[in-house]
This record gives sequence, C-alpha cells and structure tokens, in this order.
Amino acid sequence: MSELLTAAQMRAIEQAAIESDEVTGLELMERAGRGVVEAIFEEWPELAKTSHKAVVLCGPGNNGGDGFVVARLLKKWGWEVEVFLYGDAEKLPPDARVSYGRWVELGEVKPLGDADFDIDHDMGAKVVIDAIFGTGLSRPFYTIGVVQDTLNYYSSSKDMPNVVSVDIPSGICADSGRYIGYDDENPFDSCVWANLTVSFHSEKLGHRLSLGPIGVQKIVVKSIGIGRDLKQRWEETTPISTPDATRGAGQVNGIVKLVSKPTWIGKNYGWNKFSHGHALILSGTSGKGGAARLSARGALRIGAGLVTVAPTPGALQENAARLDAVMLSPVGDAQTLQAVLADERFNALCLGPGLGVERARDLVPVALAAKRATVLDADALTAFKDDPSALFDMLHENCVLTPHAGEFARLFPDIDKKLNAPAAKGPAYSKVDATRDAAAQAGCVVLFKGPDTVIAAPDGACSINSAAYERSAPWLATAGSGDVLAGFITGLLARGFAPMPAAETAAWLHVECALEFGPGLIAEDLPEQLPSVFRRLGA
Ligand SMILES: NC(=O)C1=CN([C@@H]2O[C@H](COP(=O)(O)OP(=O)(O)OC[C@H]3O[C@@H](n4cnc5c(N)ncnc54)[C@H](O)[C@@H]3O)[C@@H](O)[C@H]2O)[C@@H](O)CC1
Ligand SMILES: Nc1ncnc2c1ncn2[C@@H]1O[C@H](COP(=O)(O)OP(=O)(O)O)[C@@H](O)[C@H]1O
Ligand SMILES: [K+]
Repeated sequence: MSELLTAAQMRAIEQAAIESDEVTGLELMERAGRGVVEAIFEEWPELAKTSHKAVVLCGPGNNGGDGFVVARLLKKWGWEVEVFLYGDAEKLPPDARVSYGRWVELGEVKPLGDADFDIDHDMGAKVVIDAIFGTGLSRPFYTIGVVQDTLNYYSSSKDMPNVVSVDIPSGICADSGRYIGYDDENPFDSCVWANLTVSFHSEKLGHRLSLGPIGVQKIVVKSIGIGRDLKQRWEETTPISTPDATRGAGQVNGIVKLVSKPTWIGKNYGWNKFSHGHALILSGTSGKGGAARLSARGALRIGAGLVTVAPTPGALQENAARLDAVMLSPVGDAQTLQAVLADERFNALCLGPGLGVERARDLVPVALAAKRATVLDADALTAFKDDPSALFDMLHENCVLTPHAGEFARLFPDIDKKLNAPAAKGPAYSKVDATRDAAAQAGCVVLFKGPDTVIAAPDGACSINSAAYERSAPWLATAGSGDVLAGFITGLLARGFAPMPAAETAAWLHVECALEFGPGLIAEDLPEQLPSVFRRLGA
C-alpha cells in the first residue's frame, strides 16, 4: 500500500533529509520544479516538440518557489513565459527568494493582486502553472475567484490552456481535501481547477479526501530523491505519540495508507468448506429480506465456506424461494439467536441490512455478547442513535462498523459536527481525523463510506480506499451496494481475516467489482463480478 501524508509529515520528512546533509532545501525545490516540467511533457508530449507560452502564477511560500523554477526551466526550453506573483518578493522564504532571483535574470514578474490581473488573453498560453499555494495554505484565499475567473475565461476560449497545479491546487487543504474558507455544499470557484496536479515524494491526504479529487483531476507523483531509508529513520526516531502542534497527539507518524490491490486473497481449496468459516447474516421480516440476501451473496462469493441467513420465522418461505447455496435458519427473537450462537461454528455475524430497527435493538446485544467477529451496518447502527454509548459499551475489538455519512452523524454527533463545521483554516479537520476519533470512541474498526472510504482502528491505524481518478466508480452509489459491502467484510471475517484487513480488502474489491461491471450496475451485479476480479488477481 502506498502512503498518504499530511503537510506536517511531509515537512518533517523534508526536514530530516535536509538535516542529514543529504540534500538542501534549494535542491529539493529544483527537483520539484524539474518534476513538474517532466510531468507536463509526459502528459502532453506534443508540447515538448516546439516552443509555446506558459503563464506561471506564484504564491508567497515555497510553492511559489517551485513555480519560479518551472518558469526558468520552461524559458530555457525556449518557451515564452509570463510570471505573476501573489505577495511581496522581499518576504519570500529563503529558497523561494533564491529561485525568484534566478528567474528575474530571465524575465519580469507582474503582480497578482486582489483585483483583475492582466494576463494577455490573446497570447494563447498552452499551460498555466498554479504555484500559488501548496501544503502551507492556512487561511482562506479569496483572490482565488479572480484567478479562477481568468482561467474560466481561458476555458471558454477555443485554445484552452492546460492548468497544472504544483503539489495541490491552490485553495485545497492538503490534509483534508476541503476548500478552505468555502462552503462544501457550494464549492465553485473556491480552488484552482487543474487538468493535472504534480505532487512530490508521496500523495497528500487532500488528493484523496473529500472534494480534493475534483480540483486535482489527475495526480502524478514525482520523486524528489528523498530516500526510503531516510523516511524509515525518521519513522523510527519519531514515536507514535509525539504531539504535533496542529494535529494533536499520536498523528505525526501515524501515516495513512492508500488501500491497493491485496497481496493475498486466494482461497485454499485444499481445505474443506468448514475451514473457511460460517457466516450468519441476520435478516428481517417478510418483504424486507433483499438487503440481507445481498449481504449473504457477497459473503458467499468472497469465499466464506458456509453462509446462513436468519430471518424471522414468518419470512422463511420468502427467503427459501430466493436462496439456494445460502442456508436458512429462522430467528424469531433474542433467545433463539442465543441458542443458534451456541454453535461455535458461526464465526462471523452481520447485522443491519434489512434487519429493522426494533429487531436490531433486540438482537445486537446478544450478537455482541457472543464475541464473534461482527459487522454492524444500517439498522444495527441506527437502532442506537438515541444512546450510542450503550452500543459502544457492548462493542469488542472484533467488530466493524460500516456507517455511511447519515449513520455516522447519528452515532457520532459530536465528531460529525466538527467534520461539518466550515473549514475556516488549514489544516482542517478531515474525514481521516473523524474516522480515527470514531474508532477510538467505539473501540473497534470503523469504515466510513463514500468515494473516499476511510477505515480506522482504535489504535490509530488508518487507510483510505479511494474511488477517485482511474478508480472512479460513481455508479457504485446504488441502492443495496452497501449491503453487499457488509457481506464482503463478513465473508472475509469468516475466512479468518482480522477486522482491519477484512474491511480494507472488502472495500477495495467492492470498487473493483464496480469497475469490472461499469455503468448500469445494480447491487445484485456486484458479487457476480468477484470471480472475474479474482481471476485477474490470480487468486
Ligand atoms: N516540503 C517539502 O518537502 C517540499 C516542499 N516544496 C514546496 O513547498 C510547498 C510548501 O511550502 P510552504 O510551506 O512555504 O507553503 P505554501 O507555499 O503553500 O504557502 C505558505 C505561505 O503562504 C501563507 N499563506 C497561507 N495561506 C494564505 C492565504 N490564504 N493568503 C495569503 N497567504 C497565505 C503562509 O503564511 C505562508 O507564508 C509545497 O507545497 C511544495 O510545493 C518543494 O519545494 C519540494 C519539497
Ligand atoms: N461517488 C461514489 N463513488 C464510489 N463509491 C461510492 C460513491 N458514493 C457511495 N459509494 C459507495 O457505495 C456504497 C453505498 O453504500 P450505502 O450508502 O450503505 O448504500 P445502501 O444502503 O443503499 O447500500 C458504499 O460502499 C460507498 O462507499
Ligand atoms: K498549487
């Protein structure tokens, strides 16, 4: 899995490199600028063939410094380059000041002010470089409206320039993906909208979270030669509990992972079905069984040895007519569930999809008392909205909660309030912060759904399953798809996966199934994609 860094983590890694005399800050800036130019020519090879015009917008920090390097390199490549600076050249940080000085030997710098700025629209710039703010954006940048107006002007012209953001589009918080100072509900003209974003060393959280990917559009990461061994040294010398001024304790080297292709998913067919566990999916009353059947199908396809659906006695016929490989066992009340769970072979439970809130309130305590690996979703979460702490008191470390945004708000109202407060300054409280806080509060793994699904454990371990860029699958937001995800997790738990890898692997496969099918997908299609996805993975 690759790593997603916060601005503070990136700064610490850069600092460690500089302090070890491996490299200077100015060299890193040069490498960053070179990386941007390389990425431009890789993305649009025709641009490298003849000279063109670029407009470079520089800001008051080191992101602006990168911009001056790009301007110089493009000029040396023979391009016409027009440079604007937001801020005062005399106040630039040292490395950016040097890069500015190297540029002014080649060309002029015009002011980029709060009013309209004077780009010659007829010049036909092929590329606009956004080097106004990077990881250091700390407060709202309302001039973005002026910048974006100018870019919009270009966008409506025939010869549209390519907007390339250095590190992250200006206006986006690198830690949270939120647009600082703007209303998340109405984010237009609140950040630079790039065609390509070129970041350095590792992606930042903001490239994957929240609205980040909308502004980023396409992300390329360029090496700036900071060695892995150096990062390892930094991690070893930075205890996990080191407090960080901006993030609180325990989050400096608690690096978030980007969930990627699982290294192992294969089922060992040398064993028998009992060695792959027996999942029990609790279901509801007659006419409400679809959701649990979707979960059951998901659990079976992902490789649970046996799957049993447990509806009310009255819903037995309905389910019998719809299920073949999945078994049935009626559960009328809490007592019956307790009796069923006397059979130790049921090693993974799923409660929530189509369960009914009343029934969930009765059955969840019995299920949790049985201490099996347990997924709680949908009604099993909503059932505790009036007293979430009653649920948290019963949870154990083998549980996974899978809330969508609405369920998250019901179970964790205080955390949700923080997450939804306007992002007035950077770094803003993020979905990663929220999910970590929720996992700590609940005492188990929490998987917070969305195109940026965040999975966190109580010890701070955290990963993002991103359905952005080449894995964008908006058609996955279809009725019942969450039920299938709950089933996937339950199936992997039945197979013996620990909660965190079960949640990560299930979420990754869930998106993979959606990509495999494509638009037009309905929830029933998801489990049916697993065989071909597994084949592709060589499982
Ligand atoms: N950390 C690293 O390892 C490297 C960083 N580099 C570049 O350096 C960037 C980070 O540089 P900085 O930390 O200087 O951050 P930025 O260049 O993003 O800007 C920070 C500066 O802008 C000011 N500022 C923040 N929000 C403002 C607002 N709304 N209006 C006006 N001023 C505002 C801050 O007070 C600070 O002076 C990265 O994004 C990257 O482009 C690269 O040079 C390569 C290496
Ligand atoms: N824009 C999106 N792109 C990719 N996946 C998404 C998107 N929006 C939602 N999802 C995923 O779709 C699923 C929806 O689950 P959920 O909200 O529980 O719906 P339901 O209750 O109908 O099953 C979740 O796995 C979520 O992560
Ligand atoms: K930028």
